[in-house]
Amino acid sequence: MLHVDQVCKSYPTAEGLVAVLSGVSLDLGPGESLALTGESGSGKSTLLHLVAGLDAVDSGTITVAGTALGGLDDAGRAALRRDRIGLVFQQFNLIPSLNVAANLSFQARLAGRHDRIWAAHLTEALGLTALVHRYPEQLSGGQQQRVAIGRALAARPALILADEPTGNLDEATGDAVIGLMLGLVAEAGASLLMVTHSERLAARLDRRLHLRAGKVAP
Ligand SMILES: Nc1ncnc2c1ncn2[C@@H]1O[C@H](COP(=O)(O)OP(=O)(O)OP(=O)(O)O)[C@@H](O)[C@H]1O
Repeated sequence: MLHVDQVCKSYPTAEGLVAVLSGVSLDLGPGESLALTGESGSGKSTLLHLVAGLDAVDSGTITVAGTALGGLDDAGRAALRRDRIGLVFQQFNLIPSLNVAANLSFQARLAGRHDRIWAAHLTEALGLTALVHRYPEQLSGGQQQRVAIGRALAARPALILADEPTGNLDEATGDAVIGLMLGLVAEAGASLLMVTHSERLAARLDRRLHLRAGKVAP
């Protein structure tokens, strides 16, 4: 489902080019979940952005659901992201002017993959039924993140990418949100790549990959 092969990425800084990822490889099968851990600055978010096609590799290849990102232009990467990838970020990133129901189905509608029954199931499973007419500013952080998880899954993507999805939540809320996400990711048959600082949360996923200074730790 996801193949990352020998990916390298550097950024220009005032001190010159700084290597952030140096030959990172990983494989994620259908329905598999992988926790990406590592110290601050080890390159976790950079790798997630590259897999999402939000940035381009310097060298190496990334293949998502059989499509090599390197062969796509910006529009092609945006289309792949819209149709095959669900993103969950620490900051929720809901659209303030849309209510819960519209936020949840927004990406799936854009992709032409809106499924009323699946959206209703996600809404119910995420405990959002009583909140569908509310707007993001009227929700708690945990509620907002549950909407963001529903949005990420609504188009039935092959791959979910989550960057510190519970980073803005207290521990109990975060644990509950992760439990809901893992259950629904499994139900959707999606693969999950999740960046986390939490050993506890990492242990709930199938496998773990630890990055150290831009390389996979042995
Ligand atoms: N656009 C950019 N330009 C320059 N340097 C960048 C850029 N993006 C990331 N970096 C640098 O790359 C390194 C890795 O950043 P990254 O955000 O991937 O780390 P991380 O492991 O996700 O860290 P954290 O756990 O703190 O979020 C850092 O030193 C960061 O400053």
